[in-house]
Amino acid sequence: TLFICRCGSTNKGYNHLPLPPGPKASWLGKVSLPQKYQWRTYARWKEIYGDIIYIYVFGNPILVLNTAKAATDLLEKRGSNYSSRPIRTMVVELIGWDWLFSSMSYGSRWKRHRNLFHTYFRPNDTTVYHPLQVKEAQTLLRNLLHKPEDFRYHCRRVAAAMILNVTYGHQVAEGGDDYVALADRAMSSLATAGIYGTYLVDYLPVLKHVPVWFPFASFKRQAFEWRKFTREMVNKPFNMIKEQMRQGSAAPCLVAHELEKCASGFDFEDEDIIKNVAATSYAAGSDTFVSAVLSFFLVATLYPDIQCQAQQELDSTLAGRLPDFGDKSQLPFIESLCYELLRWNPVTPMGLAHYASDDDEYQGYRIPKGTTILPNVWAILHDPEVYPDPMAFNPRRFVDRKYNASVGINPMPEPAFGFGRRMCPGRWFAFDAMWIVVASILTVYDISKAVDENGQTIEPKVEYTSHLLSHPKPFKCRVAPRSPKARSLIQQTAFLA
Ligand code: HEM
Repeated sequence: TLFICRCGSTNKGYNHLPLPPGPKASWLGKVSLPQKYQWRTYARWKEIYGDIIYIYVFGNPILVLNTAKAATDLLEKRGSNYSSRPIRTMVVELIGWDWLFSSMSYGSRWKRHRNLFHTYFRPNDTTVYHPLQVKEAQTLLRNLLHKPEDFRYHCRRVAAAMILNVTYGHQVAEGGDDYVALADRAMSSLATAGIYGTYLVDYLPVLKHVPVWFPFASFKRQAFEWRKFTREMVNKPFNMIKEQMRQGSAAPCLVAHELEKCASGFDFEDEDIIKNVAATSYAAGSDTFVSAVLSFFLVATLYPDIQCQAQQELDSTLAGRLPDFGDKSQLPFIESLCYELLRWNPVTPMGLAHYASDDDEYQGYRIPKGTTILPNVWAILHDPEVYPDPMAFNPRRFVDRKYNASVGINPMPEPAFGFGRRMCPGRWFAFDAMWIVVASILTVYDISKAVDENGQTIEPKVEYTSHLLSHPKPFKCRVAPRSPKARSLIQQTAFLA
C-alpha cells in the first residue's frame, strides 16, 4: 500500500520492517562514533553488523554501506531515491558553501549546474584539454628541477593551473597566486567542517538560530569568519572576468563563453549558475587531484621496484622523449599504476554522503526517508574477496583486465569516483591529468628516500589525514633527474611553453 501522508512523506508500508543492524544509541541519542579514520572502524564493524550498518545520532539516521553490492543496489539501481545530499547546516547554511553544486539537493537546480558542467567536461571526451594538460605537466617538471623539495606545492600549482585555465582562462603565477591563496583559505573550512557531524549544529539545525554573542556559539563566530572567504572564492574571479570582458581582454574560458551567450540572449544560463559551476570545478577538482598525485610521490619513494617497472615501460616506448596522450595505449603499466593509486588510499575514503529522499526497503530492512547514506569507499576497495591482498600497493593487479573479468576479481576502482547520478563528472579530466603527470615525472625523474643532515635515510610513513578528503601527511623524498639527458629534456620544455 502506498499513500502520501500530509507531511509529504510516502509511507510504503515498511513500518513493520526492522531497521538495519548497528550500534545502539544511549537514551540521549548519542552513539560513540569513530572520530578518526571512520572508514577503518566501519569496515571492522562489518564483522559485527554486516554489509549495511544503521546508526541513529541525535535524531539523524545514518546508513553506512560497506560493500560494492549494497552501494550499487541503492545508489545506482535506485538512483531516483538516493541521489540527493543531506542538509548541511554548518557547511552550507552557515559557512556559505551553498554555491557548491556537489552539496545541492537532487532536483532541477542541481541538474542545471551539472548539465552546464558536462558541456565543458564532456563524458569520455576531454581530449580538447590534452594540450593544456601536457603543457602544465611539463611546467611541473621544470618546477621540480628548480625546487624539488617543494614538490607538494608544485602539485597544488599544477592542479590549479589546469582547472583555472578551463574555467576562468586564468594563468596561475609561478611563485604564488592570489586566487589560489584565497581558495586555499576557503577550502580549509571545508576540510575541517566537511565530514558530516563534526559540529553539533549538523545534528541539531535549530542551533543555527543561537545569537553570535552567545557563550556557546563559537561555531557561529567561526562560520562567519570563514564565510568571507567562501563568498570571495565564488565572486572574485567571476567579477574579474566580467571586467576583462568589458575591456575586451578576457581569455577564452567557460565563464567568458557562457557570459557571451547571456549577452547574445541565445540559449543562455543564469549568471549564478555559471558562477557556481566555475567555482565548484576548482573546489571539487583541485584538492582531490593533489591528494592522488601526492600518493604517487609516496608510493614511488616506498616501492623502487614499481618505479623501475614503470620506467622500463616508458623507456622502451618513448625512446628518450616525453610522453603524450597518443602513447597511452602503449603504456598499460602507467595506467594501472594510476588506478592502483585511486584504490590503495582513495581520495575520499567515505565518498560524499548521499541521502534517502523517501522510505525504502532493502534486504528485508527499512531505510527511513531522510537517512544520510555513507558509502564506505575504502572498505569497498579493500574487500579481500574482490581485491586480493588489498593492503598491498600492486598496480600489476589491473594489467590483465580480461583475466580479471573471467575470474571476477580486481574490477576498475570506479567507486573512488563515487556512485550513480552523483558520480564525479570530472573523472575523465582528472584521470587524464593524473596519467600525464605520472608518466611525465617517471620519464625524467627518479624519486627516492631523502637523506637527513647526518646522512641517515628518512623512512616515509604511510600516514593519511582523516578528513573528508584524505591526503598523505607531509613526508620527505628526493626528486632528481634520471640522467644529464633527462635534465636537458626537462630544460628544453621551456622553449615549447
Ligand atoms: C582524483 C581526482 C578526483 C576524485 C578521486 C574525485 C572524486 C569524487 C567523488 C567521490 C565525488 C562524489 C560522488 C558521489 O557523490 O557519489 C565527486 C564529485 C564531484 N567531482 Fe570529483 N573527483 C576528482 C576530480 C575532480 C575534478 C578534476 C573535477 C572537476 C574538474 C571534479 C568535479 C566534481 C564535481 C563537480 C562533483 C559533484 C558532482 C555532483 O554532486 O553532482 N572532480 N568527485
